[in-house]
Amino acid sequence: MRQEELDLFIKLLRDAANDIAAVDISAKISTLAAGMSCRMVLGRKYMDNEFDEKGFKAVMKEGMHLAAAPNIGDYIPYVGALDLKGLKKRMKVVNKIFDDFFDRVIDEHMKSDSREDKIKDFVDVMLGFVGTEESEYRIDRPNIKAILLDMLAGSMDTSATAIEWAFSELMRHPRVMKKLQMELETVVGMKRKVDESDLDKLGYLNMVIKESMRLHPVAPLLIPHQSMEDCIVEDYFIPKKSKVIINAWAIMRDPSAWSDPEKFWPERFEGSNIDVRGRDFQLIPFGSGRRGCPGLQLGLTMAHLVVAQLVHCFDWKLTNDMLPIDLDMTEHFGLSMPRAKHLVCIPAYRLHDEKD
Ligand code: HEM
Repeated sequence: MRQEELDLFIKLLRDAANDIAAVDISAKISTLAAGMSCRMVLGRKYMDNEFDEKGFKAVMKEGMHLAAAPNIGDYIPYVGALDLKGLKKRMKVVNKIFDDFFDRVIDEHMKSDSREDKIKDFVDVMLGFVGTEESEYRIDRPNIKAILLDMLAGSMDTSATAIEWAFSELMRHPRVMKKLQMELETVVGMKRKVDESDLDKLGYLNMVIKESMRLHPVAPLLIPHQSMEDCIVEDYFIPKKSKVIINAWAIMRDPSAWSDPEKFWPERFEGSNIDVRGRDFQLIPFGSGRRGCPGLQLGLTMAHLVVAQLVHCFDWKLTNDMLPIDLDMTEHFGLSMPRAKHLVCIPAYRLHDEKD
């Protein structure tokens, strides 16, 4: 189903290429990631009007914004009940929209075809555990709704932001773009598109994605953690139950860990074992340890595949004859860190395949 969504996306870009039209690639990547996530998690895509009048992305954005907003009640608990900044009230509205929507999704799945040979989606699998002794934990409707929210919030924005930044860096660095196109030409050829089984052979692509995630972590401060025990880090005493915020953005640009840290230079990973999986603490775009990202493999696959297809299928130009060096790379800082301004560029199809 990921491939189906990607085929639609490439088809849309190919139409734009035929018309030599500029594409808001940030918006298109965001729609692609939302479509892939919805199909993987909920079994099908939902139209905005099936969700809420404000639309899916707007409500998700409001939820993420509220989750990241500093709340005085978190630090001075006895003023929490006063909800001085009105955050709780707004969060309740978002919560109700998601809660009603997930109820409808679950009802729809319960009513749907229950034949044994039906291909089960994620919701079907979780519903299969309700009322059984099969799983270690009891799973009920509220648990399913919480997991669905986690999966959607965790996957939609993150993958889109990672893809958007990697592609932006490639637009800004034509040398790297060309080198990646050469790798794709050598490994895949020009007669078919890249597929997931090619990804292991694309070493330079892997370096490009790592380097982009180093400079542009999707969650620059990760998600707040809590210390389980008293501990000492360097000379600082961190008491048990402290809220710990990790500045992954600063760690991944730390000059004592990286040479020329501000430079986008994928070749720094040549012959190096440093990886994004949480073992190398200087490179932690997915966090590390027990609360590290459980969707790492899926997120990496989506990012590699989409970036590979964008670069392999098309040559790209910036609009208004803008030079790559002039491309605005300002970040919008929050719980996640997308581009401040949408990336707009013009595709030209370059594969020699006959069909879409
Ligand atoms: C390129 C894509 C992705 C990036 C860069 C990313 C990054 C992260 C980061 C930095 C965290 C916080 C880790 C920490 O605080 O130590 C996190 C948590 C999480 N991610 Fe991802 N993620 C991505 C894709 C996904 C996907 C595809 C899913 C689900 C299918 C997902 C689900 C989650 C969940 C549920 C958590 C919370 C884990 C917990 O609280 O224990 N993520 N992710």
